[in-house]
Amino acid sequence: MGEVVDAGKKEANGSLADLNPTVVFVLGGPGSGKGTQCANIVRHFGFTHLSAGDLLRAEIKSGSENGTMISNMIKEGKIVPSEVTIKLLERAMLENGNDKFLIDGFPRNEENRAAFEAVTKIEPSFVLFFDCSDEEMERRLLGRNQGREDDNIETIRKRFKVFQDSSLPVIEYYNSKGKVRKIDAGRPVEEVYESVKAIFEPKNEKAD
Ligand SMILES: Nc1ncnc2c1ncn2[C@@H]1O[C@H](COP(=O)(O)OP(=O)(O)O)[C@@H](O)[C@H]1O
Ligand SMILES: Nc1ccn([C@@H]2O[C@H](COP(=O)(O)OP(=O)(O)O)[C@@H](O)[C@H]2O)c(=O)n1
Repeated sequence: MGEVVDAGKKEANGSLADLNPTVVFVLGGPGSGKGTQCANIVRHFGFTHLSAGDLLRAEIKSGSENGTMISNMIKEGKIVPSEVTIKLLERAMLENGNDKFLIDGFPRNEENRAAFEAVTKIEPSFVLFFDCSDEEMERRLLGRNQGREDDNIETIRKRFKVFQDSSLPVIEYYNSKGKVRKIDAGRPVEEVYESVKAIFEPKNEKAD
């Protein structure tokens, strides 16, 4: 039987296990260029970009009961409890329906990582790591001009510390499993993208 579906608003049907999506985690310090490069990957390789930070900011705007808590955490550069962020990511994947996702800015700590794995049973195909100096990231964040409440020097310093203390260990974890693709993100956007593209393009294996 045919069902009338409102094409503008997709229903979150099925489960993630049914969808069994390909997931690439995109990690790197604040301002390392994750969002910028994800936009390029989406254009050329058909992934859907899900930014954990964007989903959390949208949740604040939606008037959700968690809005005030999320807003306070972001202003302090702290990491929102995993169950909140994972619910948003799950919902976004199911509503979207694509089977290839770039998950940007997640997992940001060991709790994020372990909870996502336990809840979704999804293992990332690989982890893109944008490696950039604090000086360059600070310059970029102070020039970002998106009106973000956390792009001020006091919160930026806190976010750098959280990245060092909580996020780098997650990258080390995936590195020990051979899953990290590290990119020198301190170069101009186009140069960084050349390196990114090489990772996503199918390899032209040479026969011996
Ligand atoms: N390679 C780059 N060189 C210079 N500026 C960049 C580069 N990549 C991104 N930017 C700029 O730096 C700021 C932060 O980039 P963004 O992609 O938002 O980082 P992230 O998502 O990692 O926080 C933005 O204003 C963006 O335009
Ligand atoms: N997995 C995540 C991702 C972001 N966040 C919050 O959202 C803020 C902004 O993250 P973001 O990924 O949009 O931006 P950047 O800090 O990478 O520039 C973080 O500093 C955290 O407060 C979180 O709590 N958990």
